Amino acid sequence: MQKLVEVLADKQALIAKSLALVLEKITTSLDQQDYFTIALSGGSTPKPLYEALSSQPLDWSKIHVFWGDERYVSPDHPDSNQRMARLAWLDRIAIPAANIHHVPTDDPDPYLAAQKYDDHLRQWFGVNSPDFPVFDLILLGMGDDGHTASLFPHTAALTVSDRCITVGEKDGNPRLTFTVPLINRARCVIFIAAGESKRPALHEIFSAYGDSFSYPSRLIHPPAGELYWLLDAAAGSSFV
Ligand SMILES: O=C1O[C@H](COP(=O)(O)O)[C@@H](O)[C@H](O)[C@H]1O
Repeated sequence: MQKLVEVLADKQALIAKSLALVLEKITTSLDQQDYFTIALSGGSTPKPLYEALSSQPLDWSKIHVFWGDERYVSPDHPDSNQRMARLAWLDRIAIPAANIHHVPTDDPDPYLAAQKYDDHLRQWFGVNSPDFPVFDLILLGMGDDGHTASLFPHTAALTVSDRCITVGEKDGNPRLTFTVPLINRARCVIFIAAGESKRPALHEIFSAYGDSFSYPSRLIHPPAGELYWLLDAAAGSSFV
């Protein structure tokens, strides 16, 4: 694993760096293969990145978009991660509908929905269990509590090792999330985190002896892939 931590002066510089890195990964991959697979993070941090991506002159027909986690709400709910990405980016570009792989949230049973998305990933990538699909790029955020995707501290989702998708839980509400082994299979994982409120969790995540069950972002270390931590100074000035 190649791990790289970079601290940018402010949020604007963080987004500019994230955009440059995502574009580099897309263009380098598309020189060698016919399509590029990217899994998106939700929350507030990546929104300006998605807005910036919407004006890039890319061949969107070659890019397939997935989500690393989703709140268990309808696609038009203000909390929906796919809604945010759609409004900021995907609705503004000429991307074929078939290239957008929404997380299903319409089944009353989130476990059935998790199985549906799991089946979709396995079918689309042509990968059977016990192997896992390999994403070209997974974008991740990190919550103030150290969670990433919807892998929250001290939840059963952290230990799921035989599935691509499982049900996470936040304040008693279900969410669908990529599992740790699926994320760790990626060719490249980029964490993007900003703001002073992330500092205490980052301290635990970067410490040599932290507790991964309390700070789930520690579990992400793709053995054969690249791992980037892009931080703004407010979040990360003391870590490099
Ligand atoms: O709930 C979530 O939170 C994290 C972090 O979000 P942020 O608002 O602090 O940027 C995000 O990465 C995850 O995808 C999302 O569902």
